[in-house]
Amino acid sequence: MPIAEQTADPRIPVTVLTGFLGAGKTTLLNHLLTANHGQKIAVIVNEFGEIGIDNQLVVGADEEIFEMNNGCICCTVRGDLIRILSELMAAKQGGGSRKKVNFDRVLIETTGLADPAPVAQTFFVDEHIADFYKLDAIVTVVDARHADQHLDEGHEAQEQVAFADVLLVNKVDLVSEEQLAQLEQRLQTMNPLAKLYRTQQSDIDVHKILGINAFDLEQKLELEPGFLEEEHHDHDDEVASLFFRENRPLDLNKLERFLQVWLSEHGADTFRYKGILHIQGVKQRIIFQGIHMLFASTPDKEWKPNETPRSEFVVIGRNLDEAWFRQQFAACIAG
Ligand SMILES: Nc1nc2c(ncn2[C@@H]2O[C@H](COP(=O)(O)OP(=O)(O)OP(=O)(O)O)[C@@H](O)[C@H]2O)c(=O)[nH]1
Repeated sequence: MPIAEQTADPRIPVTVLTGFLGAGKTTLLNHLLTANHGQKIAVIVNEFGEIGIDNQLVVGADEEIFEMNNGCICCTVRGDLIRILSELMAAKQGGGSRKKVNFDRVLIETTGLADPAPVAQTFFVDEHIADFYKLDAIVTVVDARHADQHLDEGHEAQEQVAFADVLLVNKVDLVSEEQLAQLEQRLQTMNPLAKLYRTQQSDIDVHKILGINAFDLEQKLELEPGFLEEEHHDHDDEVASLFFRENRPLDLNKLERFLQVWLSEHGADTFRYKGILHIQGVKQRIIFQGIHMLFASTPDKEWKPNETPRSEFVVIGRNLDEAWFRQQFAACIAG
């Protein structure tokens, strides 16, 4: 079945695959490339210490594969990523000395140690890139067997969970139902925005991964049902989420001041935030989201007469000072 893009946006969608070392990213990539979706996919792979085919186009079956091997994608390589994306763009447009290459979407497989933030930010910061590509989703593969250990030990694993739009809990064959349920709860507490699926051999319907528009500002905020109602275990994870809900309208000026302080003082610790705002005097819902200091808000459709206007948003971050956030947010209520 073809992948239906959910918007009329003509830009090329990009999916970022991340996940713990050995979690099943390459298995997922192969699955996505061989699934019957009728699309041509350009692949950018970032491997540590492997001999790459730098700056050369390798024509596979239906895919174009670029390899980046001069370091970790998140530190030194953002420039490289921009370069490769620009080259792909030129190739699609038939520019430069390169032969014309056609593709419908891009998949980026990051190393197991990569922080996905700089990768995601590339699509917002670089205008040239943002005009041609749009980030579709960040997909994080989690090794069900080793997840607890990875999460206890490493910042990277926690950040990969924090940034995910989709979490694939893979290798379900290696753990019990009870272990799975516990892990899922831990993941959901860290990131209630992500859609969570269980997989074996990263086997999943491609439509749950590609063309899901998770970064679309118009997309409605979807939280896992029951997230607010459930009791969550405290794992003492540094990465956690805060959920805000308020029926009273917010004062735009106060909110802007709050955001200024938030982003300058806590931007580094807030990985993802996303939600809908009800602003005093504004008929439309305001959708907003951000990554660290990068933040965007857009007016959406008007509140319907049968809807209760309200603000609802989630902040996912490290060592969040809940009392501070709640106090600052409360001060934004109009009146
Ligand atoms: N038992 C089991 N093994 C799996 C499953 N999915 C993948 N594997 C195996 O796990 C190993 C690692 O899978 P990869 O897809 O290479 O993982 P990766 O995330 O790309 O690994 P790195 O690139 O090293 O980070 C391979 O031997 C896979 O066959 C699963 O659901 N169950």
